[in-house]
Amino acid sequence: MTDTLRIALSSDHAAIELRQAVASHISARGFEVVDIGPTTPESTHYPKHGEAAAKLVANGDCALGIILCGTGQGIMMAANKVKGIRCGVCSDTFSARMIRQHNDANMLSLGARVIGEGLALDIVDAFLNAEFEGGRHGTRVDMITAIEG
Ligand SMILES: O=C[C@H](O)[C@H](O)[C@H](O)COP(=O)(O)O
Repeated sequence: MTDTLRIALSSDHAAIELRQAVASHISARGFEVVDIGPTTPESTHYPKHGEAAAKLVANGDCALGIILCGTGQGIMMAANKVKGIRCGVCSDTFSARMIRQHNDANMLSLGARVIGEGLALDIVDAFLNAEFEGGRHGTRVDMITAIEG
């Protein structure tokens, strides 16, 4: 994967600091960051932020997306409701690599109340450095897409 791709970022209030750390990290790596906030710490609702980032990926504005909330779970659930999105929550680097290699995930979700910044940035790197392997995995991803109707 080249370092010129656009990456969509969003979070809820629980993950603003970690989202900003991710933004700085991937920007320093040369990715173009499309950070759609929020920027203020007031309590907010993760579904709308997950949906907004997912739509940027689904419509092709961004190649990949990284979303965050307290656990990473709720915002992942919302993103996966958008047609064409395959998003997984990762708290380890192996899973982050595998959701790209085997599942062709186009979004990564992180839990800011689950993992620390150092691990989160390693997970982001594992996700961004991996490439889809295709083959039998393509057959299975096509089966996921077919469920969408
Ligand atoms: O999956 C949901 C996320 O973890 C949210 O970040 C969490 O539910 C927010 O909780 P609270 O409103 O108590 O900060």
